Amino acid sequence: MSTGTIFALSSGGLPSGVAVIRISGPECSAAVTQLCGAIPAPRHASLRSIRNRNSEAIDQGLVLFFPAPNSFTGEDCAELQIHGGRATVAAVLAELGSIGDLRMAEAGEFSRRAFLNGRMDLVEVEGLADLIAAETEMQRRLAAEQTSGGLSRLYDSWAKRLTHARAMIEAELDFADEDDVPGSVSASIWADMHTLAEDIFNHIDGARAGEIVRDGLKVVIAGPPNSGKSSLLNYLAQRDVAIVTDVPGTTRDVLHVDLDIGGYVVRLYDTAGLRETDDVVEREGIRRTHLSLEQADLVLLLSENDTTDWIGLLGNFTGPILRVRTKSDLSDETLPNSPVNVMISTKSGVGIDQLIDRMSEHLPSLDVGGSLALPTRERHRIGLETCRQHIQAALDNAAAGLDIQAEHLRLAGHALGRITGRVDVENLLDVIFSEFCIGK
Ligand SMILES: Nc1nc2c(ncn2[C@@H]2O[C@H](COP(=O)(O)OP(=O)(O)OP(=O)(O)O)[C@@H](O)[C@H]2O)c(=O)[nH]1
Ligand SMILES: [K+]
Ligand SMILES: [Mg+2]
Repeated sequence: MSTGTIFALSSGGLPSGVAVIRISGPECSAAVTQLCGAIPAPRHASLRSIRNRNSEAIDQGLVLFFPAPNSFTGEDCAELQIHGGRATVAAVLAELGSIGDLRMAEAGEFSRRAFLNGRMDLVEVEGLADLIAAETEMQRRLAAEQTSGGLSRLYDSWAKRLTHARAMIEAELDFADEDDVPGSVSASIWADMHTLAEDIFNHIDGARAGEIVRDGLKVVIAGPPNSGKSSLLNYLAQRDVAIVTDVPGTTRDVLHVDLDIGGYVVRLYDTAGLRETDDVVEREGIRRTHLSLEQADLVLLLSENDTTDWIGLLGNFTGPILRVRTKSDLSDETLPNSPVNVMISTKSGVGIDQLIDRMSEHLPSLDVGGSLALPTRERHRIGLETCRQHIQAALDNAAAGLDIQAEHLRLAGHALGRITGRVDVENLLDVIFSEFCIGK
């Protein structure tokens, strides 16, 4: 349980121009009074000397106080914006630690309190973790939509429809004996539940896009030895990540770089060349190639000549494949009966832009200004699927009676509530908040 008054450095690595120390909890105002003389007016920045218990000034900085419940955590909160020197920050943190029962916050503890005090729901908390981790524009947009409540509003509106439907069914059950209850109430409710099941189905469809934006499109470069796989990785990464030699079987470990293509993360993997071999190390490399293929969203199958010969080497991979003819500077003749999507040369750079365009076709197309309320986690997808199945079961089980149907709708609402954290999520909390850094 998260109790007591906590503090942490909430800004990034030191030294920095300014460092922000955050304090939250019942002893917050006492601590600020001791360090800064008096509590500043709520939500107004005041320049103060920050003093130790012997009244010696440690630093000067801006102090802000946010009284409960209108703060990030819902508790009394304060921010000290001080100089970002290591010694300065260490001295202020040490001073805070010596006051009353104050202690350093654990990772994610401020956000956890925000959740427990009803300031954010779980989906918004997850969005916040993603926003802090976001490295590309699309990741930022997706996370911003989620943490500002876009996804939660959608799920809450669905939960309301379910509750309404149940209320109407209860009413019908209660007054079943009376003649004046029109049976059509039910009909319109079931029509709405049918639409809702469809809405959720379509929304789940977007989960793939949400996960790709958040986690990146996984693209594996595969092909026979010496086809130029590592050269392509280096070319796209614009640095010497992988060893390139003219010895077939150079790469053994799977190497990986993240690219930013049009605001999306593309995780590119270079793998060991695929061939029959007795070399123990190379065989292990090839085994790892097959493991990466299992995770791949897209495979670039590279070959200096006819890629058709190599397609069998991809094993059970059933996803999309781009066939790439390499070293076009040496020979750019098209081979008869050998389908090729792109011809490239990492020596001359020819074809690389086209290759990137072809890869981009596998990224989700999210229109600018369009809704980015997409499920981003496995957890969301499972909850949504459970919800949809219960609605479907309610629709399919008219013969079982209204009681049973209402129960399915209750379970559907419960599944939605678990996503936003409105119900029964105690066991999820540690997992979710451990994603955070200290100070958030
Ligand atoms: N002329 C030319 N040579 C290339 C090109 N790309 C790669 N090479 C050469 O081909 C050889 C093999 O390149 P690598 O990138 O190591 O090939 P690989 O597919 O990673 O090989 P393995 O890791 O052994 O499977 C090296 O000598 C490269 O310099 C290209 O576009 N043009
Ligand atoms: K090589
Ligand atoms: Mg290689």
